[in-house]
Amino acid sequence: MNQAWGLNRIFPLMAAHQEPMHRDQAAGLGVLPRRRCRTITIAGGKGGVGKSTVTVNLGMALSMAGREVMLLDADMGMANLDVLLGLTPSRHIGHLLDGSSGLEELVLCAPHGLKVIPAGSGARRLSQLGNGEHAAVIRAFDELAVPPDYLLVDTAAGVSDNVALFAAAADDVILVVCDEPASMTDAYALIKVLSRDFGVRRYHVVANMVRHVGEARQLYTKLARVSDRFLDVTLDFMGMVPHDEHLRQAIRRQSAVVDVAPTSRSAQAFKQLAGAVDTWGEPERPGHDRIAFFGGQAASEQAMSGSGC
Ligand SMILES: Nc1ncnc2c1ncn2[C@@H]1O[C@H](COP(=O)(O)OP(=O)(O)OP(=O)(O)O)[C@@H](O)[C@H]1O
Repeated sequence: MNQAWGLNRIFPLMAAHQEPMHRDQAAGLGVLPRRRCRTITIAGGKGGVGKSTVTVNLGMALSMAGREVMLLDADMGMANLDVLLGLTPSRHIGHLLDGSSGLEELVLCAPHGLKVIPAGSGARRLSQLGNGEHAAVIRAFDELAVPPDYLLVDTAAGVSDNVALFAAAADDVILVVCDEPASMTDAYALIKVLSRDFGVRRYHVVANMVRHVGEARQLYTKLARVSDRFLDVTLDFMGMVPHDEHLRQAIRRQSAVVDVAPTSRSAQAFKQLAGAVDTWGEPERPGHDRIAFFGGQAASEQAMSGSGC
């Protein structure tokens, strides 16, 4: 890992503007407790609601705040995180699955130390992966020598097993919605499938492309009301991202708006979302029968703590 990544950053999410140390360096000195990677899947049901935009900008906002962040593009065969960040992958998830590359060899470096695992685009085989192959991708993260602080997983549209497995494998699910009837119905359908068939009970709702926070809260309330009534789930209002022309311009420049227009309304909103994520409490830990990101790590931690030594 490039040591410089952690050295020249400021911590705008924290009150103190101190010069941060690289995480490993700090952990070695006993300054920082070594944190377990928090895994967050970004889903939405409907296409075009802003899942990839939220993944990229939330990831970069956390990165700019001094966190080690990795993005996984789980929209297999229709990858776009690399395009949004102007990266040119030479290898992708397909190479991991056919055994010709390890996970570390797929990592692309975006500005501010953000790392991206590309999914590959235009390969039909990748869009037709089975559950076993998705599970293999999830398990490959156990091999990372130094896990990041955050792994953000961008998912495809729809309620396929692919989306469900990646959501169930993460600590948290962020649900991106916008003010369109199809976004609300698709988000509800996704919550229903994820909760009923995959045991995902908690959702952090982000309202995207809204005019103001009142509109965002209205969307959240609508979704929460119907979910509360019919499903055994908990939704919380995580925040909003305004409709913003600066964001569209950044996308055209293949950059994150938090990087190229940091004072824009959408960039400020993404920084607030990053601040929220960074203050979340400990995640609920997976049950034994679940395929989880870094599940191997959790198992070995459990084995160590449960040994009674
Ligand atoms: N806050 C915003 N303000 C203005 N435009 C936005 C905003 N968020 C997203 N967009 C526009 O919506 C488009 C779709 O966003 P994005 O690709 O992130 O959606 P998605 O949910 O990942 O789509 P898909 O399901 O097809 O992968 C973007 O290219 C951008 O033009």
